[in-house]
Amino acid sequence: MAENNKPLSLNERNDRRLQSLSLSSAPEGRDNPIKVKVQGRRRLCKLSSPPPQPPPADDVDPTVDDAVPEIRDILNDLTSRLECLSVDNKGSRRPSKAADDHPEFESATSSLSSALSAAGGFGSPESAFGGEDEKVEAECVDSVTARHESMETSQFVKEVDGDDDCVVINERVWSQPSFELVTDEGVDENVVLIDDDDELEVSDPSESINKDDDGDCITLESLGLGTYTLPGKIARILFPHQRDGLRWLWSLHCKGGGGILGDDMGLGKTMQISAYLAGLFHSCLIRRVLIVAPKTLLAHWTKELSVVGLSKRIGDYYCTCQKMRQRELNYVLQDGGILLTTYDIVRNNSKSIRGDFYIDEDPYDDGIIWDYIILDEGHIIKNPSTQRAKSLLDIPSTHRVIISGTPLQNNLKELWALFNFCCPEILGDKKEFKEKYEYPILRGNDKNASDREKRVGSTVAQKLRERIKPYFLRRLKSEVFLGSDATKGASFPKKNEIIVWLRLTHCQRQLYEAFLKSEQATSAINGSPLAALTVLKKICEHPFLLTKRAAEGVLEGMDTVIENEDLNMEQLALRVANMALPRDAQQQDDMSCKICFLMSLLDNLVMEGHSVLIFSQTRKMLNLIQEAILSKGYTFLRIDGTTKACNREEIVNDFQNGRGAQIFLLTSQVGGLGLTLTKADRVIVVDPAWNPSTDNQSVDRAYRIGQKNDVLVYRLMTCGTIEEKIYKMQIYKGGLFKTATEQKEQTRYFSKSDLKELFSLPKQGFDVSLTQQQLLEEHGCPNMDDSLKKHINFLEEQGIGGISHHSLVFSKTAPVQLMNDDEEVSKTVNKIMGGSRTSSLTEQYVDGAEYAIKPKDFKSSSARSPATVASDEAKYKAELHERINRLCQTFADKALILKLPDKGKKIEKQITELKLELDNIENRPPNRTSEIKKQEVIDLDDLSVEMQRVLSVSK
Ligand SMILES: Nc1ncnc2c1ncn2[C@@H]1O[C@H](COP(=O)(O)OP(=O)(O)OP(=O)(O)O)[C@@H](O)[C@H]1O
Repeated sequence: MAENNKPLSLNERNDRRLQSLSLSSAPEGRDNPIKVKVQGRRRLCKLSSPPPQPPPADDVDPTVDDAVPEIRDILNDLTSRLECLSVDNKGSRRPSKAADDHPEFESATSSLSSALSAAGGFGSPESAFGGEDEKVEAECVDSVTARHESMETSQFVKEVDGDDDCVVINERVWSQPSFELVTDEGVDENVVLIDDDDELEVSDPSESINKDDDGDCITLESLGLGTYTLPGKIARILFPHQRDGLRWLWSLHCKGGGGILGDDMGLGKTMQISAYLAGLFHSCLIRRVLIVAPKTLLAHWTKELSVVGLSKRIGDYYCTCQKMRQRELNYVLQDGGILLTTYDIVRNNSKSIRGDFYIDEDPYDDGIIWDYIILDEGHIIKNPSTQRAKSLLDIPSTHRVIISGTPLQNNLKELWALFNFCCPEILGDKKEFKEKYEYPILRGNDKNASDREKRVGSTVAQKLRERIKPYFLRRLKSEVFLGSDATKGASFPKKNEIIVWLRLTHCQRQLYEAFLKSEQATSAINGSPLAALTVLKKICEHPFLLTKRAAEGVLEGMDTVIENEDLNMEQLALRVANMALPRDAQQQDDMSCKICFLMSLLDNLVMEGHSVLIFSQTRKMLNLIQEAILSKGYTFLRIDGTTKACNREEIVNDFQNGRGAQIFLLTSQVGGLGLTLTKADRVIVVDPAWNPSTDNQSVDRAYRIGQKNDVLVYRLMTCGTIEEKIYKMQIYKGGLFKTATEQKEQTRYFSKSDLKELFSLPKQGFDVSLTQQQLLEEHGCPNMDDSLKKHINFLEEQGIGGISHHSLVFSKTAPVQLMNDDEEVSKTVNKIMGGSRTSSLTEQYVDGAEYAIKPKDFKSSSARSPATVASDEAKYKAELHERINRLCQTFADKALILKLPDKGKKIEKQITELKLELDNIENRPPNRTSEIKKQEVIDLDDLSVEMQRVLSVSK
């Protein structure tokens, strides 16, 4: 399709609008304030001029092409000039309430006027939420002008810094925050502004939670540390698990340190932390907080902080204009407040943030600028040798909290890195940790470990678990919403995840086979396999993704050369793909089974009115999908690494409000992190990631608080290819994988024979997936409602290789004898290591985060009461019943059974065995019930071995 004829996507339209606005704005000179007096502060503070800092790097999708930055640089420059202009006009440190709560206001006016309107935060809350756009704009401009004038003279007049606005504690004067409650629609009229009447402080010397007459206000006490009070108006909007989280955070505060909030994705960690901070500020227990988050999440933070009344305390430290950033930092350093920034900006500005250029004259200050550092998606610093992690470690803070829904992704070293950031004293330095914990645990977990090594490993793992327990909080959605303590009367929708096994197109097969014959592939077995694996993966997605070098490799395998032609990468890839196409193939769609399937699926989903998220690892693949979507005339929204932060929020809002389009294209790296996209009830993961938590993050953009419909997830895999292996590894290793970028680590997981298998043609061909067959034999089909059954029938009619139910992958349980303490600890090792996993029928994840420690439910086996054992047995029996039913249903499907290599013999045998097992349990005398219990953990290695056995039988 010719570029000119394409309708513009919203992103493109936004970019053009911004570009034209930027061109019309003039650049502004910079000044370096030496000595300023800032509103809200009682005396002058000195500020030395920081050296010029490099411009912040965008949080860029790693897949961005090299050619793009040039254009982006120009755009950045223009935007930065616009922002400088706006800042000087803006003058306010507080973000735009009008823009936050009335996105339509922002989009209806020009970017320039919306930048001006940002100053609305400086005006009274009433003016910002009057609901009349014109009035808002006029008041914004007024306050901007006033502010601008006062800033020019660098003599800020204290406007609200009277004694009335301050509370005095220990002779320190801190400004009292004013609270305002805001919802998505603006000010919630049902919510009364928070005032002290809502609070009831109870002086219990021990830490406790106390409630006011309404049963809402939260008051926590600790001897010597003062009283933490969260006003009832905020406490009321929290879910019970979030209030528990608050208590846990306060326990960390009282210990004087930090920890990891590792709740499942979408459980409202941002709100938990925001509410907690609101209480701390409200109780005058802290002055400054640094929040570091990926760029995409800044708007979400601003929104959640505003909901708890902290909007006026936010300093935005993330724009491209250094002058504006510095001003925001100065405000927070002097006034106190929350500095909101990104990882990349911290990396390039750590000295300024650390306060190297700030001289605080407050005699009571202990020299530590920050009371709290909060890292959102904190697993980002899992590698302590990166500059990103180092710069954060360099910033002193009294408390450090990591937030991550996927805190444990790969191994124990990463666990240490995260704890080393937030509470370094508990695990010691790296060397100590290695000797004391990592080494013995790894030895004990080794398949060839001696009994003694296993015992030692188990004991050490238990010690480790006990050590980190108080500092690590993780709850799952299944526990919070589906368990007995379901909150707010909420019934949470279901999530079904299916693997759609696709068959490579003729073109893809030709290329795949040709590449396997190439020198690049054969040498990969003995050398570095990563590049070759990447080529195979690209062929599975779309032949156009091949690079020039890869295409040359493929040509070599095809025994062909293109002579005397200087083709660029895309031309070469196109040429190679065309050579592999059958003669009658006209459509570009025929090149990629993924695009082909995606288009028929979208036809169905769009027609049925579903909103759909489509995730891919690469921008290039998204471009190809975008082209196919445009050719069908569908509208779409898109976010990737090149989408500007200011546009991301608008795009997300458009999607959530149903104003944009039904289809949303996202790169996993950018769109998969932290966003709430609950408008969507269908999620398509186009290409599997090496690190399973990446895919799980994507999926949970839709499956989170706020979701009203059942969610269906499609993970697209190609039969008999590298993708099938990736999926198996996602299952077997449960998150112990390194991402494809970490080449050295990656190769550790492949034995030579594995590699040989990876680089050879699948014996069963490209039409069937052995993994699918194994999973079917193991688990059968789940109980499905009629609409899902109908939909799966539709999918099967699209010429696919088959469907697997990802949600069942880990539901297998088997009875075992009661374990002694060591064995119990051994489970812990497995959990920590990610080598095994628990079984949960409602919700299954393959990420290492699953193995995080849940302090609440950790009990040693000796502490298990007979009632618990009996309830476990009941659960186990129910599971057995369910499995038998599922297998019987599968067995009854004659058409399906005929497709199996053994014609269903194995399933029949399994049904018999399970029935026998059930009989045994039901006929067991009551006093022997304690001898059995549900096996909570299945060792993935064992599962893998078993699957290998099944594989060899079925071959
Ligand atoms: N108490 C609450 N009441 C209503 N909505 C809430 C509440 N807490 C959180 N939410 C909403 O739930 C959604 C998910 O919250 P949030 O994005 O903070 O989750 P998260 O745990 O940080 O997820 P992730 O790990 O994916 O970043 C958001 O839309 C948020 O506004």
